[in-house]
Amino acid sequence: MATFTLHKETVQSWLLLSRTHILFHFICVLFLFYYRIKNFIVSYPWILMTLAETILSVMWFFNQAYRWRPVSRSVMTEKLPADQNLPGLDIFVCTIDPEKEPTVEVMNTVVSAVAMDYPSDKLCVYLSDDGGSPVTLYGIKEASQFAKAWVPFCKKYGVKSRCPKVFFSPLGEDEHVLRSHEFEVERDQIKVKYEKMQKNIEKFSSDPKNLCMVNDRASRIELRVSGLISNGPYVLAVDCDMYCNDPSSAKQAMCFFLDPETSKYIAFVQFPQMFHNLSKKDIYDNQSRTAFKTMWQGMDGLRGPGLSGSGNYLNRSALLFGSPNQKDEYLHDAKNYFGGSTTYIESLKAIRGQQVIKKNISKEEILQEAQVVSSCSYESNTKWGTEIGFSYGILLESTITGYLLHCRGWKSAYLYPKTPCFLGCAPTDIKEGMLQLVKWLSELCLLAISKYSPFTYGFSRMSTIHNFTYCFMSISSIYAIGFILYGIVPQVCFFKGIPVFPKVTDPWFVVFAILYIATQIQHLIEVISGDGSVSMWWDEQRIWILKSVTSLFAMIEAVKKWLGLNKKKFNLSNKAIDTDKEKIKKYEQGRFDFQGAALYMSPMIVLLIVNTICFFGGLWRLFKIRDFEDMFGQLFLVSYVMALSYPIFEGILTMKSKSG
Ligand SMILES: O=c1ccn([C@@H]2O[C@H](COP(=O)(O)OP(=O)(O)O[C@H]3O[C@H](CO)[C@@H](O)[C@H](O)[C@H]3O)[C@@H](O)[C@H]2O)c(=O)[nH]1
Repeated sequence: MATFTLHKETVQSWLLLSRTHILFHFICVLFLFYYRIKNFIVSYPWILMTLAETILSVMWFFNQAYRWRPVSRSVMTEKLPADQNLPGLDIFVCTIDPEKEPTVEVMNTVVSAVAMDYPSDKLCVYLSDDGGSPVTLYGIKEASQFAKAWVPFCKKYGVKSRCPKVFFSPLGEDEHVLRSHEFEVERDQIKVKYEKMQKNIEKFSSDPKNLCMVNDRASRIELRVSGLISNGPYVLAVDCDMYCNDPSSAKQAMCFFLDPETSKYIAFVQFPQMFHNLSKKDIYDNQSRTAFKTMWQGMDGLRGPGLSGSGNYLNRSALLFGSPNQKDEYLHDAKNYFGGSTTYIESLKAIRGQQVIKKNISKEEILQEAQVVSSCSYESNTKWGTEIGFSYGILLESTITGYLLHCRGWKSAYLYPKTPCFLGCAPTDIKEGMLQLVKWLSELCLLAISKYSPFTYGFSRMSTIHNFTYCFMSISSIYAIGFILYGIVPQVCFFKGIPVFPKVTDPWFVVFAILYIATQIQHLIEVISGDGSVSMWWDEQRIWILKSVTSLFAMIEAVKKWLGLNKKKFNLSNKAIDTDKEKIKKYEQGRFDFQGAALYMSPMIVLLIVNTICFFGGLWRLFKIRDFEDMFGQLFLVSYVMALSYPIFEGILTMKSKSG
């Protein structure tokens, strides 16, 4: 354990065991390839199996980088400087489409941010509305009125659930027990105000013309306007559905930014993305345990987690000024880098701690300047989007920005506190989940083949093991090929009586068995040690295979985008999820819902049909020929796929019966 002034780092306790496992597994992989090469026969099954195993082994290799040095962190907020000495903080809530992102929910996020436990004179909240729809403007006016009563109420009574919707829902029940009469009176008054805000916004939203978006709109990330207004040295970005659940998150993040030993290198502090609407079974693995526990904690022990796009506190300097050791001479050429606004360039000096002569600028002048700075054309012939601000390299702006910050020598930190700091809404059917998956993975494929590829650009700029984590992310859709081959070739061969694994009595069989068992044990330990259960382990395997197979579409999408056949377009995730009651009921019961996802499900459906035919056909053949020893490995594999996929079968059948 390493103790810093304001935070502590704890390295995973079973690190030695984990590294031994990696070594042992690696040796087994070498044996496997030795076996494949030594017994090489020119036949399609053998070649395809070797190809699948090569893909899975390469992915396994990069994946181990996350297991090399996982850490967890805790903070000592009590040691932070007094409130009046805390730095400024700007919070950005981004929204675009009021139909997919209901305005009442967005305003709940905004209000929860305004009510953050942070000195109010140091806190500024911005709502970025790319859609430019009237209802968002109306909503923010209503929300700012409501916040005037809500924030003092929260601070006076030490309310923890500062998102009003949560506070007034059964989730906020604990807040209401053992409270004074005065509290109850004030709470009831506030409740009336909240309901009024809600009703007003809903009434305004009922007119379709108020939901219209302006198509010709400014580009997505314009953080820079805040430089003219509040110019906080730290910035929090949250998706519009991700309300602040724990008001202390800003102070927790400051424990890294203000720590004398780490402050100079920390570009961002990432919190996990967590969701308030997960069902008990979480059949779609929306909590993304692998990403937010195994992967991000693994990266954190190297040089820091990736940037997830929401729930991350950023050091504004890192976004604006190259590397941690960047000298200020750079500012002499500021117009080339940052554009022509002199007022904006002055604001940069303040961020660098330089003396700035305060000019008396009126509010109107600042707003006029802000309009210039926020326009798209302001960026022409500057370094915005390449060397400055969020990167426009791929549409997954968060991942590439975090990656480039790491390439420039910055570090990041990951905090996974017991109380979730931010809570958003997760998709409740497979269609939305698949759309997100294809959006993310196709963009990551493009990163792999871009000039910023971790395989070229990253290698010379980052520590090797840290870079492996990005290599893994950028090519993870290739799992699709590995799984499709492994999910079809041995099964068809089982049906036809062609062995692709050693006999069960052959000593070489042990290599395959060990590789399978060791992988399962590693996964099981990770799930259980992260407070999971055996059933979670089993469910994760199912959804992992399903998502991996579906990522075939991400590869196709990436190729289309690369060839210019598909327009570059950001598919917005739908957050208006609680309208379809039947869908939610199904999700809560842990039943798969594939409605509307027939296309994405097609590779999995083909795979399952092949498995079913081969399972029954192969069994029939096995009982006739009795080559059990030869076929044991394949029998096991096909049975495993059948057992794992049972709930998917059910989901597919109900999808068919409904559409039929
Ligand atoms: O043109 C746009 C598109 C989206 N958004 C907002 O960006 C956020 C994220 O969009 P969403 O569709 O919810 O993206 P997801 O794919 O679900 O989210 C993940 O991936 C995104 C792409 O990297 C990150 O921006 C997000 O923070 C991250 O949660 C939402 O608040 C949107 O309103 C805009 O402001 N303008």
